Amino acid sequence: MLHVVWLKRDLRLYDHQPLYEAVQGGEPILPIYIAEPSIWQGQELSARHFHFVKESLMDLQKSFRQKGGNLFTAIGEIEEVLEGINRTFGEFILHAHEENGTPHTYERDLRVHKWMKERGLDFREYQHYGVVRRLKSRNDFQAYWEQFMNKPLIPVSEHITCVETDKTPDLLTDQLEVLNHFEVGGKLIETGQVGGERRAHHTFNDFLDERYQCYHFHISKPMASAESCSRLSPYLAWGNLSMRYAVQKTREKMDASPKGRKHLKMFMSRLHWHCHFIQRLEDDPSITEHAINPAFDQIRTEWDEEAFTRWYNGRTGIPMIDAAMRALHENGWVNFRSRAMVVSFVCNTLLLDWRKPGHALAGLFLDYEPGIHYSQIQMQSGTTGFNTIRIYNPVKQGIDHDPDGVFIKRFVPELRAIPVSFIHQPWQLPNFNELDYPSPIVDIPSANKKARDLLWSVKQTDEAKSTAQKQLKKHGSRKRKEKERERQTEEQLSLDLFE
Ligand SMILES: Cc1cc2nc3c(=O)[nH]c(=O)nc-3n(C[C@H](O)[C@H](O)[C@H](O)COP(=O)(O)OP(=O)(O)OC[C@H]3O[C@@H](n4cnc5c(N)ncnc54)[C@H](O)[C@@H]3O)c2cc1C
Repeated sequence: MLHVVWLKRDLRLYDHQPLYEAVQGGEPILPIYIAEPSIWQGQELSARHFHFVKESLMDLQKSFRQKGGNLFTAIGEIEEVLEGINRTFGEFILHAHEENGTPHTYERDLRVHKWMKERGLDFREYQHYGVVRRLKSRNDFQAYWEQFMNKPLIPVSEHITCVETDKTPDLLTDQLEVLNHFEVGGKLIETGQVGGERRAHHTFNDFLDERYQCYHFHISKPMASAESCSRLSPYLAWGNLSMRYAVQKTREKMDASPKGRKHLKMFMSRLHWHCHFIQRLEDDPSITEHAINPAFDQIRTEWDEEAFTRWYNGRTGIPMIDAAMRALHENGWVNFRSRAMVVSFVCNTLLLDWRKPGHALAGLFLDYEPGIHYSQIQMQSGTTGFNTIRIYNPVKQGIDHDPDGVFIKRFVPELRAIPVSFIHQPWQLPNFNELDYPSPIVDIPSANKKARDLLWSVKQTDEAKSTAQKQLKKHGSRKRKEKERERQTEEQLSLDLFE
C-alpha cells in the first residue's frame, strides 16, 4: 500500500516520525508539500514565510535525491491532491505531524480526517513538539514534555524509495519551481535568515560551539543579541530542526561544558517555554482572536488608523520603536525585549487593540509561530490579567540597552549624524525641525501613566480577578517554587514572561 507523507511545518528529514513510519512500510513512498491557497492567503502568513518555505523545500529536495528519493509539490487544496492520489493509487495511508497551529489549520486538519474516514482511509498523525493534543490537565504537561524530549531521536533511512515521477497524478510535480507561481501577499525580507535543514544545523552548531557564551549577557541588547542568541526561531517554526534535537543537543553540551552552564540553562528554559506557550494555543485556539481575559477589552475601544500606520512603518518619532519596526521589515527578526517593547508601545502607550498589531507582526516575524506569538501579544498588552503589567518606556530601554545608539543609527538613517546625547530623544535637539524625522507621536510619560491607570483599574475588578484565576489554572506554568526562585536570580525578567 502507498504511504503518503504530508509535510507542513516540519520541513526536514532528521527526527521526522511520519517519514520514518512511511519508509517502514517497505513500499515506495510519496512525500508531498502542498501550497494551499486557503492557508496562505489569510491575514498573517506572508511572502517572506513562503520564501523561507521554498528555500527549505529546495534543500529537502536535495537531501531526498541524495538518498534516492524525491519530493513532490502542488498548488491547490489538500483535498484535491488527496483525491488525485486516491484516483491514481487507490488505497493509501497518510502520515503527518500534528500541527499545533491556528483554528484555521486545525479545522483544515479536521476536514482531512473526515475526508479520509469517509473513504475508509487511514490518516496517522504524530506528535510534533512537546505539546499534547487533548491534554486533560496542565498539571501533567511537564511530565509529558520530558517524556517526549527523552525519546531517542529518529534516524533517517539510508535509502528512501519514492514513487516514480511519471506515475504520480498530474497535479503533483517534482519541479519545485512551480511554487514561484504561488502568490502570497506581504514583503520579502531584504537581508536575514535562509531556510533549510542544512542552514538550521549550521546555525545551531555555531551557537553551541561558540556564540552561546554571551547568551545571558547580551539577550536584551538589540544589536549584540542578533549574534549571541541562537537564531533558531525560524528553523524551529518551520520545522527545519526538531525541538527534541535542540533539547537533547543542548543537554549534551551542558554536561560537557560546566563553565557555560548558566547561559545554556537560560537557553534551555526558552526551549521549554516554546512548548509551554504552544500548549496554551492547543488548549484554547480562540486566543488568536479573543482576549484571554475579556474584561480588558473594555479599555481599547477607539481605533486610530494613522497611529497604527505610523507605528507599523517605524515613523512614530520614538527612535527605539522606529528602529525595531524597521529592523523587522528589513530582516524579520528582533530580540525578545524589542518585540515586547513594540507591542507594549502600540497596545499600551498608544492604547490600540492588540488584534490588528498582532496580525501585522505575525506577517513580519520570519519565525511566526502562532502559539508563542498570540500568548506573547496578549501578555505584553496586558490582556491575560495574570501577568505583571509591563509598560515600557522606549527612551529608557534605549539608554539601558543601546546606550550609543548603534541599533538606532543602523535602522534609522535620518538620525545617523546627530550627537549620541540626543539619540534617544532627538526632539530635544535645538535644530530638530531641520531633520527629516517626525515629532514624537505621544508624550511617553503621560501616555504610559494613562495606560497604567486604566489597566490597573480593570485588573482590580472582581470580574478580571476571577477570570485571571481561572485562566491561570488552565494555562499557567506548574514549575516548582524553588525552580522559579532559581530562575529569578538568573534573570529577573523570566518570571513575568513565563507565568
Ligand atoms: C510579542 C512577541 C511575539 C513573539 N512571537 C514569536 C513567534 O512568533 N515565534 C517565535 O519563535 N518566538 C516569538 N517570540 C519569542 C522570542 O522573542 C523569540 O523566540 C526569540 O526572540 C527568537 O530568537 P532566538 O531563536 O535567537 O531565541 P533564543 O533566545 O535563542 O531562544 C531559543 C528558542 O526558544 C524559543 N523561545 C525563545 N524565547 C521564547 C519566549 N519568550 N517564549 C516562547 N518561546 C521562546 C524560540 O523557539 C527560540 O528560537 C515572541 C516574543 C514576543 C514578545
